[in-house]
Amino acid sequence: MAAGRDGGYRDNEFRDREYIKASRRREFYYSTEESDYYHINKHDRGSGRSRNLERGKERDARDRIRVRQKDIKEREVINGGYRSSSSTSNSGSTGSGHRRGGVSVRMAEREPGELSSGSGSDGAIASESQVKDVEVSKRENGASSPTGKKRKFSPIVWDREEKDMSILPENRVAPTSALPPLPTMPKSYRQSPNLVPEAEGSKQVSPIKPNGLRSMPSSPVKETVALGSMASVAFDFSAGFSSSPQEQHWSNDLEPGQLEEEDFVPTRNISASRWADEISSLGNESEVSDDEDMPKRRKKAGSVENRLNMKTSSPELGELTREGSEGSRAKSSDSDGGGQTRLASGGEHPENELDKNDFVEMNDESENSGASDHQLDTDSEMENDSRKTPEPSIPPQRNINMLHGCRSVDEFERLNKINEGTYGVVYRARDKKTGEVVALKKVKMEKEREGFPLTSLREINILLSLHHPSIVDVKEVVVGSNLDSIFMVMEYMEHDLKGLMEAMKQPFSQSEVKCLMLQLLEGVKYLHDNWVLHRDLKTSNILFNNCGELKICDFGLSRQYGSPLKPYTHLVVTLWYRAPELLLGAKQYSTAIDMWSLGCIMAELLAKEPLFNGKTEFDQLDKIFRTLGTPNETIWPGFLKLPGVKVNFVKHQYNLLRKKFPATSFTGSPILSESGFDLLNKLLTYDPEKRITAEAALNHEWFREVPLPKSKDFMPTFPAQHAQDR
Ligand SMILES: Nc1ncnc2c1ncn2[C@@H]1O[C@H](COP(=O)(O)OP(=O)(O)OP(=O)(O)O)[C@@H](O)[C@H]1O
Repeated sequence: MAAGRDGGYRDNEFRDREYIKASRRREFYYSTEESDYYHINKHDRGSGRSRNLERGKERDARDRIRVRQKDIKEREVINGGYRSSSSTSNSGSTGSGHRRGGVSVRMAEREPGELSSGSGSDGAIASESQVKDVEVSKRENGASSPTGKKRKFSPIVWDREEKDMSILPENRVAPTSALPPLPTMPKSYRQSPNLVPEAEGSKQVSPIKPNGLRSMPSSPVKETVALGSMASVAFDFSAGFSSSPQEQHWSNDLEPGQLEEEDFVPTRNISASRWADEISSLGNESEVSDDEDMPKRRKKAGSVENRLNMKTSSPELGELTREGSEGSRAKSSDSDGGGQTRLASGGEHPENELDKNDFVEMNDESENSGASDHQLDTDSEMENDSRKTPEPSIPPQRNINMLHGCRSVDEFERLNKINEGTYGVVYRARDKKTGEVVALKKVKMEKEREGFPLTSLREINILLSLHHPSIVDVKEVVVGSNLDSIFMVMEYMEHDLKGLMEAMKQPFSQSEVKCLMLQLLEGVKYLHDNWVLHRDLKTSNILFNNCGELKICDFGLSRQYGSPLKPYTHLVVTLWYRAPELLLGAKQYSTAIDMWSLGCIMAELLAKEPLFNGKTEFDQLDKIFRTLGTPNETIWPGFLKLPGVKVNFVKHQYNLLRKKFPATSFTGSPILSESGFDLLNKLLTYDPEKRITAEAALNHEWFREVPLPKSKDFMPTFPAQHAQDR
């Protein structure tokens, strides 16, 4: 992914790019010290499974879901819809949120491509800023920011003890009081039946995400049922593939009350997709096996093939079918014309995938590649233990229901290997049908004896649920020639920030960093608003394309939170970006861990080098303390109780961060204004309770002072690392 500013980029290197052909392209150049120049384009881019709950409990749960659904509807009315953050982001990209009112902008302080200068005339600047002023003041007043009405505090991930307590009947707490407000439902879930044909019509047009808008019927009863079903999909996705009883925690450990809390997943198209239906049924198959049948289930879980071959016996799906709701419709439409857009010829017949093609080679290649387990990929010891359990190998079966709904990877032409991470190999490929260039992430299956990797299931599940301009889009899931191979089809991005910075000679300018940070914060705010912790934010997981767009990827460690799940490992987040509470072994953590990572990323973008590059956890803490001062009970109440504090750290008295990021510099240190430093300090606040939230960070003064954030359209472009890419 590496690319460089120093590569002597020439305009014609990019001429053949499709987006450069866009009719409304604008270009301008500016020189760097090294006489390199950046090519800056203006692009126009449209751009139950619950464990066999007794019937009484089930009814109980549904009643609660109904109550909550009502609650959600009320909130929707108040908040005006789910997609607000996207729209905020979109507008942010063109400058919303960057108030100029009261700021006297001197031309000398502007950087090329600053949002303010994008219009090209002062008059235009003035009018643009007026619009922005209105938008910003609306946002600040909470008028136009539905998400602004959401929780103010990050709920913490509950600890083991709390979880145990929570499942005792006497400790069961009404979720509405125990938890912060839930996110609003996507509008797509609120469509009335008469909208369905339209949505299905649109499905025909778009082969991708064909079912994305067809999920929810509108009558309260159906909606409730569907919600329950949708929720179960989200759970079952993991549980259905879990390799051990312990791993099926979302299923087997759930009480109805918990179900009510956890099931609220703003799933976009999983619920309606065939893939999802079958996954859902997998979960319910597990449910049918239930506790007394653990050995059998473990055996079933022994291979992906067996898991994928389970029959549909989902109570939820059954309900959907009886009621004639979307679940059944989704299925039937897949089997008739509607599904054809997604099911390419031959793609639905796994047998056909045995044909020799590029991807056979690809599979072999990637399957031989080892994974460096630099991170714990599960959340509890239980999961780890279960992975050690030897599983009987079961011969593959070719008749796999679930995969009928997925296209074959044969329908993509392999272009080149982009990168290889811990959990997957990423390829650049072209959709033979549409010609679209995509990224294919092949799920590593080295733990296949225990079944489909949980991390990948989480990633697919979460990514399919999310939709935001700053989150990488997973278009669909396709299967390889070997039925163990599963690929995520993602939008292709030319770079990741790590590779990009390694190749750049100069760090990003302040206005470029502001542009990147705004997009990043929008994405993280969206995640947190939707109860997702990323847990592995780092520069290599932040993608960047030549349209100036930034997107967060790699959700393998991400988690939905806010409910009493099981104890979460503190061994998440790559060391350099890991929050001090995690390094010190905190058992409870929250969205603040992602915010710390963002602080490290902001500093790295400014300095073009990692802020704290520790080699071990101790070294990492030492580096943090040396720079920010050693924390104490006064600045971080509860600090002394953290397990890791038993270690004697040298007491550093002072915060030396400002020395690394001075207001003015003659030594080449990255400069940072007073307010920029304030934001950085707030992101790198020790006490997670006091650490700034994504929402507050988005409204920080730094983004409104000069130099203003550069518009995406004026962000520099970089040649891709791979020759084939050009
Ligand atoms: N959609 C995409 N477009 C282009 N490149 C991508 C895309 N997704 C991922 N990559 C590249 O592949 C690399 C690995 O991807 P990813 O982080 O998702 O895999 P992983 O196995 O989960 O990695 P990790 O070891 O960081 O956990 C990324 O750092 C990035 O360079």
